[in-house]
Amino acid sequence: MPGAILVKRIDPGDKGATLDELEELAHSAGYDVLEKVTQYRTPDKAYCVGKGKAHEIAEIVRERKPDKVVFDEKLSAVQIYNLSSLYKVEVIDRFHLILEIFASRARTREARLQVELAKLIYERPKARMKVTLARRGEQPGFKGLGRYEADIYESEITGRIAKIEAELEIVRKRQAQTRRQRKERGFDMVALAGYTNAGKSTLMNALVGESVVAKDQLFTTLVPTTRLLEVDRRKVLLTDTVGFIKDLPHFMVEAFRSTLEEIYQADIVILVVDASEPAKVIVEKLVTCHDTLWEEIGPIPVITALNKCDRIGEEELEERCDAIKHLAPSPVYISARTGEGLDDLKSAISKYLPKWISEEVILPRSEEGLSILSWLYNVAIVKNVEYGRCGNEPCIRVLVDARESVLNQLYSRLEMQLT
Ligand SMILES: Nc1nc2c(ncn2[C@@H]2O[C@H](COP(=O)(O)OP(=O)(O)OP(=O)(O)O)[C@@H](O)[C@H]2O)c(=O)[nH]1
Ligand SMILES: [Mg+2]
Repeated sequence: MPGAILVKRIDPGDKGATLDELEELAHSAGYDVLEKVTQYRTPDKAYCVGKGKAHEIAEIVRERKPDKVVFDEKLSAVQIYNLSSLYKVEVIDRFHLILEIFASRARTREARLQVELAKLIYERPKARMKVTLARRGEQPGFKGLGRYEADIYESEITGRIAKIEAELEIVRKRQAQTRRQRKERGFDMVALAGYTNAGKSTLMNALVGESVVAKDQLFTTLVPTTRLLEVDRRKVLLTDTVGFIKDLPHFMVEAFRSTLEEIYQADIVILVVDASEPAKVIVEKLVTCHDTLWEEIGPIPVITALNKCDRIGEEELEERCDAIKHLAPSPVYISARTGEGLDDLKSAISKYLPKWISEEVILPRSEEGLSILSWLYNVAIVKNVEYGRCGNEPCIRVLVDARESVLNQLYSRLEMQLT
């Protein structure tokens, strides 16, 4: 297993800050964490941490021989150059680490394109400086760039970005069309959203009895999976999505746009929260989720599901609820692992599902009329059917609950019948 040394600069006012999340990210990326270093003092621009600290870390690097040194902060090309010159090993930042995880998990073409796009957008502002610096001497992290002209390298990146964006746009359009067709067919859409590792995929499995991959690591899910769930006789499509993480730069959110679109276009969002963590962490993560969601989802109802309740006692749960009450006033308590609270969650979903319209329609008692009726059984809730006569004609009276779009389709099918 490759080894890593982790470094975090902590604001003097933020004594409670830890390296926990960076450590979790490093483990999820497959690194053995050899040493963790923090610094509270004012940084030196050239090294991100103070110059003295940078040299102190060099000592540790010589001793522990890691494969990489990972900084929690965003590093500039110059800082990466200076630090990797000093340590003689590759130096990366938190975002690069997240990209490594994404790259190792990306299985589908869409996921690979999203990851490559995020990488290129991350790399582009550094491109010129990296080429210039690489020409001064080869070193870890800059290998091979010395042969480039800065202009050419930058424009190659820009060209590739444009190509990937065009391909992802096609994917997005196809997904939008699928969503439209699903709505027309009477499905409501519910998306599972939340911080990475909160238990979204486990909840998906518990609700639909399927097995999407769920693991104790960050970013297990990279592309959305959709499954059918019945709630109060209504067909709901439940979608599992990519997890959020603190300080995810805007470019990464953009690169994963087609994945996030499943959340932005849903009828209901279930925001899954890991309730077993300390209250302070829960609040921080919930704020991150809200920041990622709020601007985009507008009036879509959000159900906050406090998951992993099996891991904590009642008192702890109360403390957590109190801490988040300004962010999530009436959460649902669940355990995706034991199944506790899932019926409450389904009731909450049912309460927020878009209202359907009740209509009595009259169908001709013909082959086409029967075919419309069987279609209605698929896309709506048929509450009553009576076979009788309307005037002289045999007919079928149907009492049905359906979305407006389904009723519109029904009327146009009936109109076609009449003409
Ligand atoms: N004790 C307990 N563990 C749970 C529960 N729900 C999920 N877990 C565990 O939490 C870990 C993460 O679960 P996932 O379902 O993969 O989480 P996720 O939100 O889909 O994570 P990403 O796809 O990485 O964003 C796994 O080890 C699950 O077994 C729960 O209700 N109770
Ligand atoms: Mg998942």
